[in-house]
Amino acid sequence: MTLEELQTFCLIEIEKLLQNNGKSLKDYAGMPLPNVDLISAFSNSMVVREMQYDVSEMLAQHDDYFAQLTAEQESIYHAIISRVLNKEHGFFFVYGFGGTGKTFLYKTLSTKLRSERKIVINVASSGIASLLLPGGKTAHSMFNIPIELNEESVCRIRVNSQKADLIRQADLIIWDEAPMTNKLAFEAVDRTFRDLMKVTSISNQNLPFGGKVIVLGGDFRQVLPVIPKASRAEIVMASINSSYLWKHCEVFNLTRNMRLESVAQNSDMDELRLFSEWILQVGEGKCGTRIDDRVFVKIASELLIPITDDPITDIVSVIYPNLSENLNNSTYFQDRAIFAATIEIVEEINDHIVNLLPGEMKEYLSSDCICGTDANVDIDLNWINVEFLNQIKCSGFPNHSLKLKVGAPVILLRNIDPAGGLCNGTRLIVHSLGRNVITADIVSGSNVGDRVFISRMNLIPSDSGLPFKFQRRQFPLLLCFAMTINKSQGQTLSTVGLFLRRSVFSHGQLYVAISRVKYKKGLKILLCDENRPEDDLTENIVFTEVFNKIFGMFIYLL
Ligand SMILES: Nc1ncnc2c1ncn2[C@@H]1O[C@H](COP(=O)(O)OP(=O)(O)OP(=O)(O)O)[C@@H](O)[C@H]1O
Repeated sequence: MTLEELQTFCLIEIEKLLQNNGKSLKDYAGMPLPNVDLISAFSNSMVVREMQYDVSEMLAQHDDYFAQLTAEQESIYHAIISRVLNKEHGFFFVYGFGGTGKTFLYKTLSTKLRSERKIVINVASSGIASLLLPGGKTAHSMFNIPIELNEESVCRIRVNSQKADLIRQADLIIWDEAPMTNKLAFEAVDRTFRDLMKVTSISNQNLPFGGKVIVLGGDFRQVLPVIPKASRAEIVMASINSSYLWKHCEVFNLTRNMRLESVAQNSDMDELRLFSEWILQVGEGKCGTRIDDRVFVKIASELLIPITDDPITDIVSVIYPNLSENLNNSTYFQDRAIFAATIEIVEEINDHIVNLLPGEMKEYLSSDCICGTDANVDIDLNWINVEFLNQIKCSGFPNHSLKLKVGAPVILLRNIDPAGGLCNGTRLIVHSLGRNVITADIVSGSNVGDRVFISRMNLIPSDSGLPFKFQRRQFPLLLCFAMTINKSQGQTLSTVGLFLRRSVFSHGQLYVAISRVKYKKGLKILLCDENRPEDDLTENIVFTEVFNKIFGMFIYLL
């Protein structure tokens, strides 16, 4: 910010305070007035926030990142930057498996444009992924995307609002983890942007995303949009590459595993390469044995945990060794977790482990009720009593009874304060259990080490599968010694135990579970699904048709 801009910004703030008290700067002789030419830009606090980056710091960071770009990253960088600088529209998709440097590319693009005082909006489909982006937010909160979507949905952004103005002024929009978002969300954003951008030029209403330069990124091997009870075809059809927008998209491919290259000097390069290749083959459904229309993958013996009569104890002792000695060691829980396919199994493991912890267990019971607006639904609400509501369990939603102990790891289920590192998916360690407030320490994401206070919230599940809406007042927390595979997407851990008493049931789940670790030795798998044809086989589900509309579309710039 220049000195003149800073002065105008301060004067506007003083003027607002004075006006609240029936006065104005004009009432005080000798007081300077804000520069009228800058007033419109500075009256929008959202725009001001996006322009507050330190230009010289951005430039220094950019030069450092740019010097490291690989040839493929650099060519994509130039393709995107030239659209922005030439004020042309562009709709891009950066495709690449985990570790190929997508985030690194986003950071290079963001610092370049911010160093020139241009506006970059960084969003991600999940709270966890948004923490990795500079100034990142979730796409749903940034664009006010409705929870319930259909083919005509639009975002709740008024044409003359501050947010609309910010979007109009944005030079680049980056949206990470795009494949996990339903195409209807992108289409709602597209319709909204066309509407907002036609104010600038009527022809913008005919361009995808109203003519903005928008970069989506992600990996179609990962979990696709979650739609309860949807068929394979419905899930594939809900992906962004089944949208009417996709034909306008320019698709770039990143292929070098930079995460692997950055750790390889200190490790066994060949083992890492083979492990990484196996993960990719699992992700693309290119390995395994087909038995009765199902594909089974062989798990190497060194990854397998031998089973006994008590598989939960077996996996807990491997993933959480010396549990009681490590209770006060915050790094112990920070980097390890057990994954399972369903919430029922996850709950069983969590209950088992929390009972092993010393200390007093505290139980928090929720207060549940039917949402007022649903009191007129076409069902007899008399049979839905409180006991019935208390028994409802939904994915990503706290249970009626939440049993916790000090020292237990928990996962946050709502985006409370993304800027402060409190997102849906943030992991915390319970520090104290008050009556109305739980104190906890952040152990994942951007604000590791911060102590935070969590209070009860009114929570409404968006996909309970019930014909009415209900509200639960409860702490937005779940124990997370174990978590569902879907919830693990976006996390990187050093020790992962995959507990497959029930095999995976949807696209990308096995790939997501095995790709959360950086090294092979961090992954252990326990197979005890009674339906597996052989002891070391587990089912892998890959909707290969989702790749059809991507592999043929790569633009090679080199
Ligand atoms: N050109 C590069 N030079 C040096 N290091 C790089 C480069 N590109 C990426 N990296 C490093 O490689 C690692 C992985 O990169 P990054 O996190 O950007 O990958 P990603 O594709 O976003 O992965 P994920 O999808 O798992 O989030 C990071 O540590 C990053 O700093």
